[in-house]
Amino acid sequence: MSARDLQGEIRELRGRIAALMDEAANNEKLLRRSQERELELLKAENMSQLFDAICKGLKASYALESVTLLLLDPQHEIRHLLIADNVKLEDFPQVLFTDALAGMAPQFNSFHRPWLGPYMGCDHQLVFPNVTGLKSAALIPLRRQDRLLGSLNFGSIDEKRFSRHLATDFLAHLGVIASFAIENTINRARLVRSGLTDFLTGWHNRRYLNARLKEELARAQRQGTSLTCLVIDLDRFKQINDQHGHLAGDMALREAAQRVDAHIRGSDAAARFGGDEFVVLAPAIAPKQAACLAERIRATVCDTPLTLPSGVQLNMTVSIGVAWITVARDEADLKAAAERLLADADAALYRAKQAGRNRAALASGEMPDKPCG
Ligand SMILES: Nc1nc2c(ncn2[C@@H]2O[C@H](COP(=O)(O)OP(=O)(O)OP(=O)(O)O)[C@@H](O)[C@H]2O)c(=O)[nH]1
Repeated sequence: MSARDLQGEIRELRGRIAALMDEAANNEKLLRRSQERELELLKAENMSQLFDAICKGLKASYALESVTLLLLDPQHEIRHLLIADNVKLEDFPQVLFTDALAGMAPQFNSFHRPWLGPYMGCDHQLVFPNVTGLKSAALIPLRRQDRLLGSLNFGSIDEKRFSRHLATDFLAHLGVIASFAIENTINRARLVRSGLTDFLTGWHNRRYLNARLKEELARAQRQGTSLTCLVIDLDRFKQINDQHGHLAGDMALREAAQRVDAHIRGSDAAARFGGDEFVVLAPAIAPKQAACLAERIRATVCDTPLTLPSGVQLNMTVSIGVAWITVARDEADLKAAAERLLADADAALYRAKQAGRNRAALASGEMPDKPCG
C-alpha cells in the first residue's frame, strides 16, 4: 500500500471516527434531554403540573405536532379531584378522559407495548381530537401493576417519525415513568381529599357506609331487629353525560342526591357508593315500609325534570334494589352479613333494571302495586 493510499485510509477513518463521535454526542444529548424530561414528570407536585409537563413539555422537547394524554376514568374520580383542586378541565384540552379505552382506537384492544405506525384519521381521531395533518403516531400504554391507566399519545407530521419497525424501548420506558408520575399525583390528590365525605354531593362516601354498615348490623343483632338496604342507581346516566356533558351529569347527581335526601330519616345512613349509585340503610323498618320508601324515592327523582343551565329539561329516573337482613344472635361474621345484604340489594337492583328501569325491586317477594297506599 502506497503512502498516499495509507493517508487516504487514515483520512477516511478519521472521518468515520468524527461521525461516530458526533452520533455519540447526539445520543448523549438526546438521553440527557429525555432524562431531564422524565425528571420534570417525576417532580410534578400536582396533576396540573404533570399535565403541563406531559402535554406541553414532551411536545416541545420532542418537537411533536401533538401530545395527548388519555386517562381511564370510569368513576369520574380524576375529574372530580381536578375540579376540587380548582383545575379547569378546559385548560387542558390535550388531556382526555374515557370510561373505556376500547373504542377509542383499534390498537387499544390489546395494548401491552407501544404501538407505532401511520396516523389513520378513522382510527386515531378520537385520540388526537382537533388536530390535522398528522402522518404518524405512537400510542404508549400507561400501566401500573397490571392496571391500565390510559395511554400517552404522540402525533407527528413526519410520516417516518413513528414507523412500525422502530425500536419501542425508549417509549416504553417513558410510559413507565409517566404512569408512575400519574399514579403518584392522583394518590396525592386522593390523600388530601380522603375523608368520609363525597365532595360532589356532600353525602358520605363508601368508606363511611362500610363502617356504618357494620355498626348498624351489630345494633340490629343486639336489638333483634332487621336492617334494610336500598341501592339506588340512576338510569341510563351514561347517556346524560354523553348527550349533555360531564358537568350536566354532575348536576344530575347532585340533584338526585338532594331529592333522595329529603326522604331519609336522621336514623338512616346514606352514602354515595360510587359513580351514579347511592345506598341508604334504614334500621328497623318492615318490608312494606321499605317498599314504600323506595317508591317515594323513585317518584321524587322522576316527578320533576331537572333544568340544566342550557335550558334543557332533563328527565331523570332511578332504579332501586331493596334487601333486608336479620342477623342471628350467634352470627359472628358481620362482615359476611354486610356483604350478603349488599349483594342481595344489588341483585334486586339488577332485576329492577332488567324489568325496564324507573322501578324498585325487592330481594324477596314482589313489590306491592301500591306500596304506600
Ligand atoms: N358526570 C359524572 N359521571 C359519572 C360520575 N361517576 C360515574 N359517572 C359515569 O356514570 C356512568 C354510569 O353508567 P352505568 O352505571 O354503567 O350505566 P347507566 O348509563 O347508568 O345505565 P344503567 O345503570 O344500566 O341504567 C358512567 O358513564 C360513568 O362514567 C360522576 O361523578 N360524574
